[in-house]
Formats: sequence, C-alpha cells, structure tokens
Amino acid sequence: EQPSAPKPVAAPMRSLPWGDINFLQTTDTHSWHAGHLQEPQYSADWGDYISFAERMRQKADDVGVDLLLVDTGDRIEGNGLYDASDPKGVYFYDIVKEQNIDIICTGNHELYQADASAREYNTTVPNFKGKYLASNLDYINPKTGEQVPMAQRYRKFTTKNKGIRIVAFGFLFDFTGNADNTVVQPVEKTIKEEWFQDAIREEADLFVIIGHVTLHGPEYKAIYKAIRGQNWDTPIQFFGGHSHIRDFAKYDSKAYALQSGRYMETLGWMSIEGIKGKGKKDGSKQLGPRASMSFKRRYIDNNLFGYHYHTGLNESTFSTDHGKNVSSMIHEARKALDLDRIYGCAPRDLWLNRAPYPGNKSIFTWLEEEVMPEAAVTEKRKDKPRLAITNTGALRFDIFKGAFTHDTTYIISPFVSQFRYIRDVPYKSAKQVLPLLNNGGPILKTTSLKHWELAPPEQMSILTDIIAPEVLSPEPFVQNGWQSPLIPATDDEPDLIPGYTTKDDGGDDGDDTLHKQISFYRVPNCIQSTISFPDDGSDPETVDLIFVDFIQPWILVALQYVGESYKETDVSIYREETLTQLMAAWIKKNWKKDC
Ligand SMILES: Nc1ccn([C@@H]2O[C@H](COP(=O)(O)O)[C@@H](O)[C@H]2O)c(=O)n1
Repeated sequence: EQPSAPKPVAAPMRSLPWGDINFLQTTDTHSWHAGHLQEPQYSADWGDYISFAERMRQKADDVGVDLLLVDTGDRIEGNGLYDASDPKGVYFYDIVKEQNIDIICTGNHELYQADASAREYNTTVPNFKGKYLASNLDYINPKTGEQVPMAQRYRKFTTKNKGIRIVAFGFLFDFTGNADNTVVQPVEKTIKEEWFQDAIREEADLFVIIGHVTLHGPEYKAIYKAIRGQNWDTPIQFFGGHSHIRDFAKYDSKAYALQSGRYMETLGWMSIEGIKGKGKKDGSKQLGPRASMSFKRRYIDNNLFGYHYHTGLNESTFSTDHGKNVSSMIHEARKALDLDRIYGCAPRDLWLNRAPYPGNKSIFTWLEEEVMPEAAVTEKRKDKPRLAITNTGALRFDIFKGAFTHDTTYIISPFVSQFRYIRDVPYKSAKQVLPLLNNGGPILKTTSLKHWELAPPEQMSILTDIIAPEVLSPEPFVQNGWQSPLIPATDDEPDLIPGYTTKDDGGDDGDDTLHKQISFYRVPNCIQSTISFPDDGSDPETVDLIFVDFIQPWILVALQYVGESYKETDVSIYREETLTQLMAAWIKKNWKKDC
C-alpha cells in the first residue's frame, strides 16, 4: 500500500468459494491504482493486488485448480496517476502492465480522446500481447488511414491445471462517443460475422466473454443468445463493466455474469465448480449433458485486511517482492506528479449520490450555487444574463472534508471539457432546455442520444433512491491525518464500516465484508446556474446559454425542439480553461490552505 494510505479496519468477513476454475476481475479502475488514500476499506494499491494475485495463483496451483485474471476496461481517466502528466499516462502504463492479466479489453474511456486510443493501440495492446481482445473494435492507422483490428478478435487457450479449453471474447458496448481514430462496431452486427460464427463453433469447455458492457443491457443478451443457440449445454461466463456497480446476473443454469464495481474499490471473485477440462491428455470426450455445476461470486473490498484474510497470510508474509516494487513505482510516480499538493481544505463532505440534491451536502448544489456563478464568466460578456448548464456525469467522486489536492481535481472531474456558449438565445426558449434534458422524454426519442449518458454511470443501474438507516458521523474518523467519511451511527450493531451491501441475482451474500448500508440519492441529468439576471426579478429578453462541450449535441436537439434552429457553427468557446481547471482555481481562491 502507499505510505499515506490509511490502515484497513477489521470487519466480519465471508470467505472465498473455490471451484475448478476461478477468476479475479477488475473493471472501471479509472487509474485509482494507488488505492483510496482517504478510505481505509479501499486502501490497497495495484502492487498489493499483484501480491494477492500471485499468492492466490500459488494456492490454486497447490490444489490443482485454475485462476485467471480479467480486466474489462476504463483503466484510464479519473485519477492523477494517469491524468496529471503531460502527455497523460507517462507513469501509468508501466504500472498497469506489471499485473499478469489473462484476458483484457477496452472501455469507452480509452477511446474518448484520439491520443488515448493511440496509446492503447501502441502501448497497452503490445503490453498484453495475446491477452488483449477486441471483438468489435478497430483502430485507424494515422499514417495509412487503414482500419485494422485494435487487437485479436478472440482467444482460444487451455488452462494450466485443469486443462479447461476456453474460447474468450472481448467486447465494448455500442459506444458512439469515440474519437475518429477508432471504429466501434455494434455488437448485433459483429456476432453475425463469419469469424464469430466460426469461433462459437470451436470445441470449448467454457466460453468466457469479457466486455465493457453492463450485464442487463441488449449487448450481452445478444451474445448470450448467439452462443447458447449454438451450444445448448456449454457453460458461459460473462464479465462486464461500465455502470460502476457490483452486479451478478444469472442468464441460465450454466450462464452467469459478474461485474466488479469501480475505482479499485472491488476485486470480483468468480468460481465455477463442476467443469471437466478436456484439454488434458487423460480427458475423456463429453457425452450427453454436463453434470450440474455451481457458479459462485464474491466482491472483495480492496484492502490488506481482506487480502491477508483470504490468503491466510499476514503483514510480514503477504507481500511479494514484485508487488512491493510496484507499490514503490506508484509512490515514485505520485511524488513526481506532485499529487499530494494541497489546493485548499474542503470545509465539509460533499456527496455525489450519498446526500440528496439539492442540499448543502450535495456536490451539485455546491457546483451550481458557488462554483459555476464564478467560473462561468468572461470579461467581455460578464454583464449579460446567462444560464450555465453542466451534466452531473461530469463529476465522478465525492469530496471529503479536509485536504483537496492536485490529485483530487482529477478524481472529481478528469475530463478536458470546456464551457461553450450560444449568445443571445431568447430566454423563453433557453429556460426550457434544462427541463428537457432532465426529463429525457420527447427530445431524445427522435435521436440516437441517450439521456442516461448525462448522469453518473451508477444511475444506469440504480433506478430508485436507496435510503439507509445511517447518519453521518458527528466526529470524523481520522487516521494518518486523513479522514474516513463515515463511522457506524448506532451502538446496536457490531462495528460495521459503511460500504457496499450488494443485492444481486445470487442474493445478498456477495460482499466479502459485512457493511452498514450507504444511501444513494439519484440526481438529475444536468444542473443549471442562473447568473447576472436583472435585480428587479424580471425576465431578460435573451441570455447567453453556456454549457460544457460534452453536452452540446443534447443542447442543440433541445433548442431545436423548442423552435430554435441553432447549428454547431453558432457555438463558440466561452472559457479556454477546462471545467476541472476552473473548479481547481475556485478552490484555491475560496478554501483555506491550512487543513
Ligand atoms: N467528456 C466527458 C466524458 C464523459 N462524461 C460522463 O462520463 C460518463 C461515462 O462514464 P463511464 O465511466 O461510465 O464510462 C458519460 O456517460 C458522461 O456522463 C462527461 O461528463 N464528460
């Protein structure tokens, strides 16, 4: 772990079920490879994960079963370890490649910016040669303009200990926001291609589909139907991602899917018992239906207490030299990037989804009422009445009371989105834009734009508020000078740490650590600040309509819906700085430095 990481807190644990074949999954790590330096329950780093994987592989070898590692994309954007260097990822790729991942694929974040996709193609794909799969993704060579597969389409291999013959694929959901040096082919189209139809006819003991794809969306449904249509009895294991939640889905009695959360908070554990490997010399041919199998999952909190518990090792025996070296690499990178430099001290916790919006604990109320009115201003139009709109998905994580650092700026908002504007929009039309964006309804029915892309990804899957019987601690729980946001609120239960209490198709026993439930309040797609309006409370004739560039397509559609025919050429840059830079400047100016 990193030297400044808070020590994990002991908690009641559930052990890991082992099977003939076992998997560890990471997804949506978003470059949190240093672990969480303000939350003890997620404080292990990528080096610790390397030690954990090496110890668990040894355990698997000792009893003659298999363990494979999977990563399903969105490794970049969301933490200073990737975002703070110029170019991005200077230290990051060498750290990630140290983990011995068996099957790996691309997320949408690897594709938003052309330079990131190029690094993926030129660095990550070769770093994981033979393991990186791109079933529906092509790269466009910038020199020749040639469109080539991002990586190999699928992989066939046999596991070391049980001789299980695996046919594996690596998909991305039907993403359309990629830069123009990649091509994402819709899943429905891909599965009709000859290579895929041939691959699902290969002899296999297990199909493994990894993807940056949610478990209950149309893409996995289509792939499942295609494989099951051809192989009525072969087990199928899916690994998904993208919506940042812990999830487990049962498609049928031999087809399951696992998704392992976000931000290095969770390692997913999947075990399948009852598979017979035919890839061993002594293997016999499968005749008739396979015997019953069991598919079990766990969500492992990423901390050393759990890693010691699951390996049966301790502080002096757990870490491998390799793992320790990678922790040092991360520490050196963080120092070189100056990630602990303090910008200001947050006076209170500000929550993305743990507190209701609007409210003084909501990060969006803070942005709307305090930050945007100061940030959405330019000298030459500072007296113009204006509406400034930001999508809530632009903010990615909570702010904890205490030190707000260089690192935190990227944790809160890693995007390079800028404010743009359309000048002098009739107010009667401009004021209808926010409700249209938030209601989703009519404007989006006629376009391919999806309203859920505006809000935090968790809201794709969490469709109603979850209100937990917990209160915020009056006294923050302080460790190593850092603060953990919550402590248990009442005395009537043992000291449970607030955290994930997952319910999925397997029931409510998936989490490896017993937690106290945390609330989740849904937020609107977008928020709006009203700035420089007439003092007498009257409506202005026209306003400058300001918005972050990510939502420009939605804004133009909404304006068209209310009868205004603005085009891309009517949009200009309002501020040169990114939203992240404007927020950082606001914090430097408004929050005191001495925490
Ligand atoms: N420039 C951007 C890019 C993305 N977003 C938001 O992030 C969401 C995707 O996040 P995942 O981690 O799930 O891939 C996207 O739907 C937007 O809400 C953004 O705000 N600005």
